[in-house]
Amino acid sequence: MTPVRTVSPILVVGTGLLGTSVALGLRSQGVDVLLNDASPVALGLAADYGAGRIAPATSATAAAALDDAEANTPKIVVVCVPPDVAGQVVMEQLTAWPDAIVTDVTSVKAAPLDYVREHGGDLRRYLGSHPMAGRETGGPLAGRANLFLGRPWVITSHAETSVQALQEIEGLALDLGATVVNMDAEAHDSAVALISHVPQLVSSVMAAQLLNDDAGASALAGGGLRDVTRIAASDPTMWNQILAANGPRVATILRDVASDITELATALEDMSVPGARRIVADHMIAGNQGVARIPGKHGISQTFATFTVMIDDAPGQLAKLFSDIGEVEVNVEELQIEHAPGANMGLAQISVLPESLTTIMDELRNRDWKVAE
Ligand SMILES: NC(=O)c1ccc[n+]([C@@H]2O[C@H](COP(=O)([O-])OP(=O)(O)OC[C@H]3O[C@@H](n4cnc5c(N)ncnc54)[C@H](O)[C@@H]3O)[C@@H](O)[C@H]2O)c1
Ligand SMILES: O=C(O)C(=O)C[C@]1(C(=O)O)C=C[C@@H](O)C=C1
Repeated sequence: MTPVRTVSPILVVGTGLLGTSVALGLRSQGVDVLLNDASPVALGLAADYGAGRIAPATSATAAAALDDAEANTPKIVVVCVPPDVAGQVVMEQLTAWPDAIVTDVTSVKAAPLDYVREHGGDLRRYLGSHPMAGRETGGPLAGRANLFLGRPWVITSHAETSVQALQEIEGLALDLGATVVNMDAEAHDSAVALISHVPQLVSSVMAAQLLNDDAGASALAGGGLRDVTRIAASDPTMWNQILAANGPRVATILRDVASDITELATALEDMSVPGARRIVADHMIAGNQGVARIPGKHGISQTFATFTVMIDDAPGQLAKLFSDIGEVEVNVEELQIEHAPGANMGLAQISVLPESLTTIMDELRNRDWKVAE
């Protein structure tokens, strides 16, 4: 087992989706986790589901009065509360635990940092961060120990960041299986406007169009609509707080989206107008190029070749497929499995390095697998 970097105990404040996920992930590594939440129900549920133990003390002074003071004095505090109270809760925790490193996982990073700076918090001990992983549902029951596995975890260093704070928060992110990305708070907020905040609104606006569906078209929904609208189920109150802290950046990109959509609608109104087809095609080509920028396992410089294997819906088929792939000594980079409704078979979409594509497809065909590019 890999040695654990995070030193026990740590304290999670806010035991909703993010806090419970952090706590469960660290518990699974054997870290002692203390829990705290303004809601006794969220706190009790997180503890009941194995996320840690309810903190017996909420300050170093109170912990010092306990028999086992050291076991109840956190080395790191992870603040996982809604954005509108994040700065304030970070300040409270910095004051309550004068020897602890404090981080928060809020989806925006400039606002909490500004708050702590304005209120005279100890910036050597506060270092904001943001795991780029989440779900459309909140609360402790949505928490998952493996939520952060393989996902970027942004750490927003600033001028006063101490080496110790940086190392400890990097260690925590790595213990949760995330990959660490360092950037400053402003650069982070610009990045998430593009890759998280605008996509959320575009998804919401598209899903809202379904309210005009009087003919029951929604019942026919396939993968396309589902992919575009999954995050439309997100919590409007939480998102209102996120967007409020990043409004102007989000607005700029949203206007670009609106302008592209208006151009498309104009072209589509009469496709016989010379140039109209090209406008539609150019937007789609730009989309192809944009989607190719979303990193796979090895980042944007590495693209994979993908092929599909048909597998019988029977026990052991997937194991046999992987054993055959293993014998050919080709590494599987990504895998997706789709079950074909109404048919007794599944489709395994397998990504490999482009130079291995022909070999693996030929070898699998030789072993009687039905393979398509
Ligand atoms: N949901 C996501 O996908 C996601 C992903 C990455 C980061 N984040 C960030 O993580 C944070 C938490 O989000 P979540 O989805 O876990 O929310 P959540 O609603 O599931 O949980 C928030 C918890 O904070 C508690 N809380 C509220 N005010 C508090 C206070 N003053 N003191 C102590 N506890 C308090 C609530 O009772 C609740 O249990 C947010 O800042 C969000 O921006 C969310
Ligand atoms: O629901 C998901 O899948 C998410 O990962 C949500 C998502 C994102 O946009 O990537 C949403 C907001 C958070 O700040 C981080 C993650």
